[in-house]
Amino acid sequence: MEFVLIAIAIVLVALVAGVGLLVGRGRRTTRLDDDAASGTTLTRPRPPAAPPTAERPPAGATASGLGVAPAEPDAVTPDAPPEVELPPAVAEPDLVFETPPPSAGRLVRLRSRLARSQSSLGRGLLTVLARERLTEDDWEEVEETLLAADVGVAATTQIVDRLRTQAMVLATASPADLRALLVRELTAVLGPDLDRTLGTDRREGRPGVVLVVGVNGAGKTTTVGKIARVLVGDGRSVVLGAADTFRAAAADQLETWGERVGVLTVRGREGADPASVAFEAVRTGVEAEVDTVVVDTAGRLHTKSGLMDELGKIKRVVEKQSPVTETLLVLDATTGQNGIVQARVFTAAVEVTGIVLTKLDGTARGGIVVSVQRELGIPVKLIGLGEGADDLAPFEPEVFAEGLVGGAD
Ligand SMILES: Nc1nc2c(ncn2[C@@H]2O[C@H](COP(=O)(O)OP(=O)(O)OP(=O)(O)O)[C@@H](O)[C@H]2O)c(=O)[nH]1
Repeated sequence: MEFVLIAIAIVLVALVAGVGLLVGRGRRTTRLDDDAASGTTLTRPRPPAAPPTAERPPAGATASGLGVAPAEPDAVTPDAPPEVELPPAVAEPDLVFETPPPSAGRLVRLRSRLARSQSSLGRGLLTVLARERLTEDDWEEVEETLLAADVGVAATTQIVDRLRTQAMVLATASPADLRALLVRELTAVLGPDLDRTLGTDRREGRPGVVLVVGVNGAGKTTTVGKIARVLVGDGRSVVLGAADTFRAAAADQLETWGERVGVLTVRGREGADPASVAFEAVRTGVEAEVDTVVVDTAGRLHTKSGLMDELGKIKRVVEKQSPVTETLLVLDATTGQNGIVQARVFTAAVEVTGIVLTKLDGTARGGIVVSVQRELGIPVKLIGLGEGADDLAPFEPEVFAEGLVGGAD
């Protein structure tokens, strides 16, 4: 009889412990969801990037988008009874992440997209330079062609002066030689020695943080998505931060980019403090030990001081967690000199370390790369050459010059 009573007591204790554990999980999930209603949410964690021992952000983070409950990193502790079996995870048969191609060599693949610049700049110059004897009118035409392509006055003068000293060579050059010479001169004004390395590596045991700034409409959110693909394609682990909280659609857009390659996105509610979203994104990245956190910021700001305050605050709070290793300014190449004026507002607000020029496929003014770099004194690191997911390429001066001159493909 005693044995029976002891056996019943053991079974009861085991049952209470098991039920308690399951209810605990349920409570945690409920609390997360409640908190998420007023705070920050994490969307679609990539299985390998899910934080193994992460603490939840106090704002209340949750995972959504996969239709499954979020991972509960703190549900299993070393003290938990090992014999209690939790329900098995449900497999997601349709869940297939894309594997983007590595970024190396992308510009070679995409340089034909510079066709509009090529026909007005490259072909224009080759036609004039191929003339037997170059007159003053011809040199003026060379100058006008370069200026019309937004190369800028200083670089135009440099190119024309150098070409003039090679007039004898030009007179006898074959079309192939002429082309090579022009590529060389254009490459020289594109800053071939500038350091264009993207600061995305972990530093001091923490993720690299890339802040992406720029006016709305320049292609900023799209670029953040494309950068995530570049990084994933190059074998990096990534977390995205949707700190452009002015427009809910921007966060949705970013989430979609993240979902496609299995990258986790941290977002806030519309109108939430962008700095707090950036903070949560970086904290998530630190806990998950990812390589890089990429943060999209808002560019729809009315005053320069507002912009300075906001970007300054984002940088300050982010750096409580991890150093900002790269600040990229996204500029729309089709806006020409206006883009440079806008850029100055951002460079005054935050220390920009690299430029991303988007929409170079849509302009005949590919020379804008030269003037942007010269006028801002910041290297162009990435260029956008289309709306496709992998149409963002690391900038390589010589390959770009070849694209402008044409005839290499
Ligand atoms: N042709 C072309 N279109 C691009 C390129 N980059 C971005 N776009 C397009 O530009 C448009 C604006 O891009 P977004 O990323 O929404 O711009 P944004 O700066 O984030 O603006 P908000 O979303 O309002 O913050 C989209 O239709 C993009 O597809 C590019 O390199 N080439």
